[in-house]
Amino acid sequence: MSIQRVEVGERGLVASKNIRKGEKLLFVPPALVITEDSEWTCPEAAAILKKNSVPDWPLLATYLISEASFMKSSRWSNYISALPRQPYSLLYWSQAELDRYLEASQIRERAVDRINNVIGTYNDLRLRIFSKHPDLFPEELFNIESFKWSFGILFSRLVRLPSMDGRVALVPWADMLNHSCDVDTFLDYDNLSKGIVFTTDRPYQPGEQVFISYGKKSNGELLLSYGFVPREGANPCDSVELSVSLKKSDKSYKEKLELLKKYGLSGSQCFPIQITGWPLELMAYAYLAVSPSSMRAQFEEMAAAASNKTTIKKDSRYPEIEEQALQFILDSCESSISKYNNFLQASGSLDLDVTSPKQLNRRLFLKQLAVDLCTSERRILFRTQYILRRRLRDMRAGELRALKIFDGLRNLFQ
Ligand SMILES: C[S@@+](CC[C@H](N)C(=O)[O-])C[C@H]1O[C@@H](n2cnc3c(N)ncnc32)[C@H](O)[C@@H]1O
Repeated sequence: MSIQRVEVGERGLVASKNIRKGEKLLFVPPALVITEDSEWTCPEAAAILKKNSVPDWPLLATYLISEASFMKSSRWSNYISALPRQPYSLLYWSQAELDRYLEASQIRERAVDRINNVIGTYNDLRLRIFSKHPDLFPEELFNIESFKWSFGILFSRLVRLPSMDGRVALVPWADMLNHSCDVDTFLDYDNLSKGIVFTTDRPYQPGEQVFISYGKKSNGELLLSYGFVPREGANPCDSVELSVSLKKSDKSYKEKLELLKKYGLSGSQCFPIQITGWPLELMAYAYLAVSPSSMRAQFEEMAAAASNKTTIKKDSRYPEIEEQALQFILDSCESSISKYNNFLQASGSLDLDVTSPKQLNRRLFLKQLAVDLCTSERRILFRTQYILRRRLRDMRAGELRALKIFDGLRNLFQ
């Protein structure tokens, strides 16, 4: 394989000759992999971080900045100079951009949490370590901007190696592989050849781009960490987070809320919906949300089944409130769809208020990503809405038929 400009993912690895299915490709020896045990050009900095038990992610983020500052004297200088200056992840979106473009999607909250985590991690390192050793960690180099860069690199390039006890690593050269939703193979340490490899799950012809899988991630998660959104309908693992809430006007609101809290949930909760359906946990939450106080005795089992932290049976059905529960999910789904509709309708005229071409380009790029994400998330909601409406219609038609039969029988016996 060789690194080339490619259509999907800018740079990528392209087959130079025929590659068979099941071939082991790549081979990067552990000495050429960056992990928390890699040698530092500045060993004093390493010793201080280790003494303070800094965990793997912040340690690697600091390592990248430190090695980048040594330029040619770092053994990773070629690797670091080939890294993107600005990784595309949502870490680089400002709060205003997240609010403007991702208002409809729950991924906005995940991005805000992630940005706050990175800022929190940096502040913690600065307070505890950097400020006490300014000679080793000067602020001109170790600041929030450089941390956003290094965390952006980690989010978009770090791999977890299952055969090395899940250890995280940056694997130069292998990290030029782009993601495809149609591929199942991933990078791992191979005990036989003692290197990082991946085994192809399909043949490739010379000139074809070779792909791996970054994991079973939704389009939102791919945008969050890697800064791209797959083509509409291309991702079989795609999902959208549907937000549902208990009604404050519910007479049993407090009681239900307490039970949800007991099982690690809250009065407003998100559940992942896929094109193939919704999870049992969402149905359990819906049962709890619509159940009348006369069903108090079942509240706890509903709350427990809504949580993924218990092994309680999750597929219990409560026929007397099934219709209301499905209607509850449908209402939440429709309210979410209307947010996407508002954004997608308004997106055409969103960016007419800037004059600088650079700013306009950035906005158009972010907007396109947001439009692609929102279109794919709304598509899943449309499908869910269709299934729910059909089920409710069938249920109501069944009830009507039963009622007619009942009336018929009554007339007969009168
Ligand atoms: C591990 S790197 C792969 C190498 C990268 N293309 C480069 O030029 O450095 C991950 C980044 O590649 C890009 N990428 C990977 N798969 C992609 C895809 N299917 N579509 C668009 N961009 C992709 C994204 O920018 C992502 O953050």
